[in-house]
Amino acid sequence: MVVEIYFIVICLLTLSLAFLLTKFLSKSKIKNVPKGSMGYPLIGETYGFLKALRQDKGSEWLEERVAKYGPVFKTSILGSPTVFIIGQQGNKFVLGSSHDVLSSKKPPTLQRIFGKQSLLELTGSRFKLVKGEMLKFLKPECLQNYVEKMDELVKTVLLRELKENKTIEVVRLMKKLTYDMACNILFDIDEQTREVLYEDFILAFKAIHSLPINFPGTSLWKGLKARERIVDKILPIMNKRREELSKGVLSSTNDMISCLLAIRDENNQPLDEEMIVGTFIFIFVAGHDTSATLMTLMIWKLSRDQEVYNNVLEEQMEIIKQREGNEDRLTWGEIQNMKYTWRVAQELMRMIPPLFGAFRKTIEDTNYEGYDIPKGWQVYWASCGTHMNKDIFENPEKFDPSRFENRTKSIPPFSYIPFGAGLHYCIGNEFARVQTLTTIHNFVKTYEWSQMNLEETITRRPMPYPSLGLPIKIKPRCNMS
Ligand code: HEM
Repeated sequence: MVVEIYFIVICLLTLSLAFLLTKFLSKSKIKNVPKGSMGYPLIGETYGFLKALRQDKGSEWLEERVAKYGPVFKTSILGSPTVFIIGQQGNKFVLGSSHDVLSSKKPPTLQRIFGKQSLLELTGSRFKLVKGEMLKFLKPECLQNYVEKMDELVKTVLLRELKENKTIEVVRLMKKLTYDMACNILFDIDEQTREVLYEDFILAFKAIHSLPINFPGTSLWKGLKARERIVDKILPIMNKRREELSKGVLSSTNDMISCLLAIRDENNQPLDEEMIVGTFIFIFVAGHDTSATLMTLMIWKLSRDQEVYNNVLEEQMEIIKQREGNEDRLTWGEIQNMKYTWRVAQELMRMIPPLFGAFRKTIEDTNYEGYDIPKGWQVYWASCGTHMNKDIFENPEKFDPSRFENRTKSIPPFSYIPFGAGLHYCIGNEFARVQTLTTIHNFVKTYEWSQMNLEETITRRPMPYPSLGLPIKIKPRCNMS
């Protein structure tokens, strides 16, 4: 008898639950979630996606799914349901949406390394205030003043390499160069502190792309320890600059730390110390691997494409020839004249964008083109969806820098997006251009070189680098004194 009563109660409970669920779903606005496969439990399609990126076949991975499900499809990546939105209109929606619709979503390791507060965590007017002030520091009018310093730095490093080595690993060299440029030009950090912090920054960079496991000995654990040491070193520098700013000995345009320290909100309050430290580390990370990737890819391309190499060499030598007097000093005007060299960089970023794409997260249930995307889901934009689209870039597989030369048919908005677009558009794009052109100018001027492994392919982990670090043999250019 008791068993029968239990059975009836369970049946009634199950029925009422089913009734409530049906009622809830029929009321829910989530009716038309995009098609797609969620892959295996927990891991979803993460492994396949990362494997494709490693083999530099990310765009094929996407194309396969677009062909099957259309340009808006669902999957599961890094443990979260994700909608990929591909194409120009999709880019416009993802990159152009406000923080009320889509928020920035970065891997948890990134947040641990930046700290609880950074530009990454800001929204609304505060985000605009901080980003706007940092942008002032990176606008072309300001960058003009750094060309000489940057040129000196690159020259010194390249000549030292030439003195000490017959072979160099380009990836290592470019990573160190972009680090030195950030320390020297963006943050005005002295050489001694810069060298002490280098190993710690390497550990912090590594932790960002590691598994989110904080256990003694793991990459994240080492990265967090390195972060503590970076903060210990940076706090006294911040205190000194704060004092100098208040005395008027230093101005907010001296460097990015001073710029962040000088910001005042609508109540005339400065930013929290944690926010300044977090943003400082964020800028280092955002501007490090991205620029180093582009500079490496330039050398990789020049090593294996004689025609492109000859054209770049000709442009750079012409710039040197046009210089008045014996001055061996790069100028802002000369940087503006490196038009072909920059088109090569633009074309490389079209075919191999340093950032494959990025995540956002829905704040509310959202609708795009008739598809429902539930609250809390990840949304991913990918540049190859438009960069390799034949309707936007004719013959997209062909390396053709002339696409960026006086285009009669201009590139539609949200189609060429190596630096992103919209709210989170890269603030370092001009800085990256000056860095890249200064480096390539000095590289071709200083060295003759040959690639040691012609078979070396590009692998994305997650940045696209030559798989062996691009070792090259170098010797001084014949006409160097
Ligand atoms: C070739 C070099 C670079 C490439 C390809 C690149 C690419 C990008 C992309 C695609 C985004 C947008 C990410 C998103 O939408 O989620 C971005 C954002 C950003 N970049 Fe760059 N970047 C480069 C260099 C730099 C440099 C040198 C700096 C610093 C000086 C920098 C600082 C930033 C910052 C702070 C953001 C975040 C802006 C925001 O969230 O509003 N980048 N970058």
